[in-house]
Amino acid sequence: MNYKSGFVTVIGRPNVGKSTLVNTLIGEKINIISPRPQTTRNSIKAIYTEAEGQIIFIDTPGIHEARNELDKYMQGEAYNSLDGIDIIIFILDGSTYWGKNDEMIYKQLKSSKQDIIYVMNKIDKMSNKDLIKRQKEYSQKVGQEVIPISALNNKNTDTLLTEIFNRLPEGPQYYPDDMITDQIERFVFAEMIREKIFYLTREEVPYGVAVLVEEVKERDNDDYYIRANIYVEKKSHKGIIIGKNGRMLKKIGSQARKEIEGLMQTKVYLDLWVKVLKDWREKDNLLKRMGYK
Ligand SMILES: Nc1nc2c(ncn2[C@@H]2O[C@H](COP(=O)(O)OP(=O)(O)OP(=O)(O)O)[C@@H](O)[C@H]2O)c(=O)[nH]1
Repeated sequence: MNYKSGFVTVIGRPNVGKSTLVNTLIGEKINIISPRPQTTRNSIKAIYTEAEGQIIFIDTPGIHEARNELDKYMQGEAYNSLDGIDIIIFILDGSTYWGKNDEMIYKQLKSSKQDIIYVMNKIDKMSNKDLIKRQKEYSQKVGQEVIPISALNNKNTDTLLTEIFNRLPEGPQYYPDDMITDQIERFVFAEMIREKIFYLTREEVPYGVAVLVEEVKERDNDDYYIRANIYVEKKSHKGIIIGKNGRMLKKIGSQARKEIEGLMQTKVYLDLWVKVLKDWREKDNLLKRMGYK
């Protein structure tokens, strides 16, 4: 069997579940998911590898009518991400109706040369009857089969994967097996923060600390906003890391920030949060996300 690979972008209006789908397929929580729309600002790569081939996902911001510059920027990001793409996955929300934003994206995409796979998400929120009805309605609208899935419950996503592999061209393995994202810098930032904690706190505290960078955002003025969680195993450790009047956390933050700024050659805003997570060392998922596995 020949190895297949290619770039797949996931498009759809805000809040339809684009990030959730990519995360479910990759099996990790890479992108920021929130119940508020427009949490995804930049296109993010996530990499799915199996024996048959490799899919590189580009997550895009939700497309809707532009109301301001940021909206326009995000739209640009979404449409730009179509260059060099093999397949477009257009996500529709089955639990609502075909809206004007769906229509707008549909019209834009119709003229694109890429293969489009239509997906109807959130079927876990629908009755069987509605599912059949809406699937038919959407299929008629787009003139081809629409795949019903629940990204949240990982339902029927294997059908989607099969469909993607059916359409992907033969190609090389672009990234190593165990790489799930190209966002290596997150790991480096986390290590820089952890190192400061290591030097500035004492006794058993540093060994029970894990740092996870949750968000990296390049802002309009070219500086970076970085949000990281510092996980500790005990409440008393949280107190030590925060320090009297927050002094210790400020010190950790300012030292780490300077180092990250040196690396990025730009101004950085570092937003640190301390959280107690008992037995984080036993939590498989967390360890994986931190690159320990
Ligand atoms: N019930 C249900 N909820 C879902 C499903 N997929 C996503 N959601 C929820 O829908 C909300 C939006 O999900 P996201 O994955 O952030 O949506 P998105 O399309 O990436 O949103 P933007 O980044 O704003 O464009 C979250 O509250 C998800 O939990 C699904 O299959 N079923």
